[in-house]
Amino acid sequence: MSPRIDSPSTPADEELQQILADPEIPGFTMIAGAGSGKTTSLVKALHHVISTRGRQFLANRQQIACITYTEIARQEIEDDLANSPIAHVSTIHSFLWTLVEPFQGDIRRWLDKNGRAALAELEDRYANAGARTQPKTLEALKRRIERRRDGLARLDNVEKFKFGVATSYGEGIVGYADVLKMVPELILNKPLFGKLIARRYPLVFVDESQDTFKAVVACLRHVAVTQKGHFCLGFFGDPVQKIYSTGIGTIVPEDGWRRVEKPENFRSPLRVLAVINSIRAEADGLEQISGLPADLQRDGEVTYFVFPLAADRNALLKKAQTWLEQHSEINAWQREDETKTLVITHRMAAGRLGFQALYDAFHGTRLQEGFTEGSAWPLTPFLSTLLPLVQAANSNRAELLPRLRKSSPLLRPENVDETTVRPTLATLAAGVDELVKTVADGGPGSVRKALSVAHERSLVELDDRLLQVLAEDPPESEDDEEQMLTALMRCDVAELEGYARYIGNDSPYSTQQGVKGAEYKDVIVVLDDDEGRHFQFSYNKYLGLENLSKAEAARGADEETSVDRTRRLLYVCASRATRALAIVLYAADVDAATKAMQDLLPGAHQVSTEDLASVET
Ligand SMILES: Nc1ncnc2c1ncn2[C@@H]1O[C@H](COP(=O)(O)OP(=O)(O)OP(=O)(O)O)[C@@H](O)[C@H]1O
Repeated sequence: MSPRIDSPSTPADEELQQILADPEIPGFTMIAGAGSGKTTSLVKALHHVISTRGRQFLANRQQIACITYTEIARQEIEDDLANSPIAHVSTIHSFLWTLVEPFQGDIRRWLDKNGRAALAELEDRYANAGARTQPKTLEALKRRIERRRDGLARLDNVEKFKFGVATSYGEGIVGYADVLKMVPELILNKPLFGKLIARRYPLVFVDESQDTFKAVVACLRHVAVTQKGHFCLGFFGDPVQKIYSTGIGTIVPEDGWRRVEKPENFRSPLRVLAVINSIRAEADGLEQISGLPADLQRDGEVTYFVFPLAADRNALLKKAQTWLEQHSEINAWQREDETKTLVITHRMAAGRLGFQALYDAFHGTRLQEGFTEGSAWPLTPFLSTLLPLVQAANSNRAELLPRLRKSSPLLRPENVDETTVRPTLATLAAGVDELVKTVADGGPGSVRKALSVAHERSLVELDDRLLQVLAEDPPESEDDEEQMLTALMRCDVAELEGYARYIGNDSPYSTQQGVKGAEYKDVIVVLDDDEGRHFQFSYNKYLGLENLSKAEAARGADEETSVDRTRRLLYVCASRATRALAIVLYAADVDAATKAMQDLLPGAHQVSTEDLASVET
């Protein structure tokens, strides 16, 4: 069994079992602080239903749906439940797609209507472009109009629509953004959808509910209200851990819903708990108590550093890490794989892991999201084939052949026979050696060189769009995808290695936004607005070291500001540590910042820049 399922039941778990056994209760919320065991309760409740009513679900061809925020969280819950066929665990987009996929006619009609509206808007912009509009902008607009027209014309030929990252009408791919718009609209407007959802998934649990899209929450609530007696909807979340602006935050229960409370914290050692309670005080004042029995409670360690802005940030961060390693009284900070450094932006991680130019190439383009998720198509050949080939060539040549079998067109069964296989393998081996050399040499433009070698030596089959940029530099363009491809080709291939480690979660860095739900033994949170350049968050404003902008100062008490968002971000980060927490702040006025940190972090130990003078890194 999994540690989550085995963890002791709390009164909340028992209450949840009663709720799930009562068909008259259409919904519930379990809203509680960090580390209170919400996900644990969710998994225990799923396990309970599977063990007590699993057969009935199977016989009725029903499942319990559980919606998670990330793919990692999805996988963990699946593992906890030993991949039970009764639980349908998925991320939100993929769940929405499962609901709509059987309704191919509805998908086609929705795409057609939506596509025509988008086309009309583009045509309108083109027709009304002023005399000062740059010719390049007009060109790009024209290309977009042509692509839209072409996609709409090909819509009728699509046999079956599929789900993908970005919508491509002609290829029948419905992207994330469209799924998110289409499915809630269909659920709200077509009563049959609600009925079918309740019939197929009589229980739906949503984890990290605070960051769930408002439209999704609205359509699920609609099902709960209209299908009363046949459906139960449960939200597990914490409004003070809301990170994304698209998230709903607080979920107000409908009439007849139950609120399940969880006052304990099972994750944070006592000193960390005091700090997270203090950070939370100004949000909603909720104070947690440790849920662990006295003999399992630990004090933990909280340390903070305030560094001057003008100093060498990386050098000081390194010194702080060394200081922690040398001075911990509880033997924390000794191992890289137990330490996580949380930075505010991918840009910061890119700077520290050496993929700044790659980051810049994708930043601000429509592939930015795919870049941060590791799914951007131009990088796929590197991540899935070329870098693993280089790694195999360098450390385990036995892996080369199985890899080449998957990627090289020369090794497809129809292209290989007994007489050609030897020379083909020799050609491929020489190609791999050339690729290894190109990657080892690196340098500006080596991304293009590595791709050319891979293509010419038939190590991999490349997408037409990449072949086109290899053949000729795209003309100067305002199209962000074309600009990105040009910039990408100029990058050093070494950048891709740092990037691959980062997105593979194989580096000591993560972004502060990306660690929801996770926990690590030792956590360093870096507070550095200057390097972050993130307009949504500001640690200086949060700590009172900088004034709010005029617009923010004028907001009403119930409207959120960067101070609220930053408080929540810091709360999420600080509450990830299970043993030791360190906070590193870079500030213009070190004295004022130190005072603010003292007030915010009760019982924490301050280490000054002078204390670090003797530390050698
Ligand atoms: N009933 C329990 N008894 C002992 N430990 C528990 C219990 N419930 C949860 N835990 C432990 O507490 C930690 C936090 O649990 P979990 O991740 O479920 O909390 P959460 O409320 O979902 O967290 P967060 O909102 O901060 O991401 C985990 O290490 C988990 O194993």
